Parts: sequence; C-alpha cells; structure tokens
Amino acid sequence: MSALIEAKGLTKHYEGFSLENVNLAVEEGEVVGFIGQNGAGKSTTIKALLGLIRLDGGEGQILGTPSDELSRASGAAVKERVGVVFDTVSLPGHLRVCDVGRIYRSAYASWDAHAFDRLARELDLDPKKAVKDLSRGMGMKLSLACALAHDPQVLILDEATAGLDPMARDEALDRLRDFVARPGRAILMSSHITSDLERIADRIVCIDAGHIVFDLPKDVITDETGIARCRVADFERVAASGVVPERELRYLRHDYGIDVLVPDRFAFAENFPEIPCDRMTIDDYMALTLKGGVR
Ligand SMILES: Nc1ncnc2c1ncn2[C@@H]1O[C@H](COP(=O)(O)OP(=O)(O)OP(=O)(O)O)[C@@H](O)[C@H]1O
Repeated sequence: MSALIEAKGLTKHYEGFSLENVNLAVEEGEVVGFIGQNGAGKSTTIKALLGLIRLDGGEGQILGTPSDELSRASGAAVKERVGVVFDTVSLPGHLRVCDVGRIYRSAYASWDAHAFDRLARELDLDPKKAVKDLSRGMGMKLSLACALAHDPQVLILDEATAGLDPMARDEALDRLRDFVARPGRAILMSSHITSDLERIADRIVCIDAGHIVFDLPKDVITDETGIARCRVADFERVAASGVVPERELRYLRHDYGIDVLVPDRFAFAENFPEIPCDRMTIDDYMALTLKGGVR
C-alpha cells in the first residue's frame, strides 16, 4: 500500500538554503512528527508537498495526487480531503467566526456546517468575534476547526499547536488522536513542542539544513534509547567497552560531564549500573544528533 503523504527526493534551492533530496512517508493510521531547528526546512517541505512552491527536483504526492497537481484546478477534489493548518491565520481580519463558516461552506463540497459550529462551540470561539480580534491561540483553534470541518482524510499541520495554552493543546491533541483513529487517515505535523509529539506521534522525522537526519519510530527514541550521564572517566570506560559500537558513540560535553546516547538503555544499565542512564527525550535526541560529537 502506498503512503498517504510522500516526499521522494524533494529538492528546492533558495539563495543561501537548499532542501536536498528529502524523503519521507506517512502511512495510513500514522502521526508523523516533523522536527528541526529554525530554518531547517520544515515549512519548505510542507509547502512543496502541498504544491505551493515549485520544486527543483524530486516529487511529492498526497492521497496519490502529485504535489504539482494540487495547485491546479484538477487537484481541487483531492484538496477537499486535505486539512491544512499553518501557524498563522490566513483569513481576512474583518470576517467574523460565523462568516468564516459560511465562506468555507461554499468553498468545500464536503463542508459540515454542524461539525464546524460544534467545534467552534467546544473550542470556545465566539461566532460574533472578528478574525483580527482573535488571540493567536484562538486563531489557531479557528484554523483547526476549519481544517477538521471539511472532513479531510489527511491533516498537515505546520506549528499548529504553537499558540495554544496547555489545556487547549491537550484538547487539540485529543481531537487529532480521534481523527487519526478512523480508517484511511494520517497526520503530518511539524512542531517545536516535542512534548506534544512524545504524546501523539508514531514516528519522528528530523531535518537539518535541508537534509533529513533521522526518521525513527518514536518509541525507539523514548523507550529504547537512553542518555547516560557520564563523568569524564566514565566516558572513557564506556567508549572502550564496545557497548556502543565504535564510530557510533554520540556524545555531548557539558560543564558538569558528558551525555552519551545509548541505543539500548536496559543493556547499558546492566553493563554500567553505577552510571545514571535516563530515558531519552526527543529534544535530547535531536541535540545529541545535531550538536553532539561522534567517536
Ligand atoms: N520564499 C523564500 N525565498 C528565499 N528563501 C526562503 C523562502 N522560503 C524559505 N526560505 C528559506 O528557507 C530556509 C528554510 O525555511 P523554512 O521556513 O522551511 O524553515 P523551518 O524549518 O520551517 O523553520 P521554523 O522552525 O523557523 O519555522 C530558511 O533559510 C528560509 O529563509
């Protein structure tokens, strides 16, 4: 079965930045978290997948339709089945929340006015309020309600939970979980809030300077992998032990010691019970991968 969202060798050159040979796939039932530092290429990849920018190489597809077709009239039917939320609200400021519902009703054949009204109510959006008067978080809730109310099959979210308070984020994550639990659905979401991804993502794809640097099941990062808090002498012993294969030992020096990425934290704890070894977080995994040394 082919992926619901797929990038194959995406390449895009801007002055001073290149997206190079980006591959990623989101299968049915999956939530893929897309992470990377500011300017790494997440939004560029997402825009390329949606056919919003012209590529210099490679190809993308969503629900079997090539990305470059999505921006044409022939891609309109597929776009009905793609829900998109960016980190800014791209609606005219003078519109009221209730007007937004009316406009989308004529834009999407699949628009579910009842679902939109219900979502707006549940998300505490005042139907009389103008878009320009919404707070950032409220604007994101409105975008999410719009994306969900046309009954999409895939959701593509670019920093969509960034403006939400912790309780609103919880609620949004629950909605995303419900969304993806139904057959034939998938979510690609970029986020700097990796705690959200720890809760919802099945896989984590990390991009750096336009290149994919890892693509791993989330559980491999957060359940199997560990971060050993070594003193300098411990570090030399760990390096010499072969527990982590040579040239795969990733480490990050701090003033207080050296953190070491341990592929199997349970095996490590058996071999070095005296060295503290914590569960890995996505943030630490990214820091060790992007900023750490290898030996
Ligand atoms: N239209 C454009 N013209 C020139 N350069 C661009 C354009 N769009 C993006 N870039 C550059 O591409 C690079 C990647 O930007 P992108 O928005 O994809 O990063 P990002 O990973 O989404 O970052 P952030 O986490 O800050 O949102 C940046 O250096 C940016 O300046």
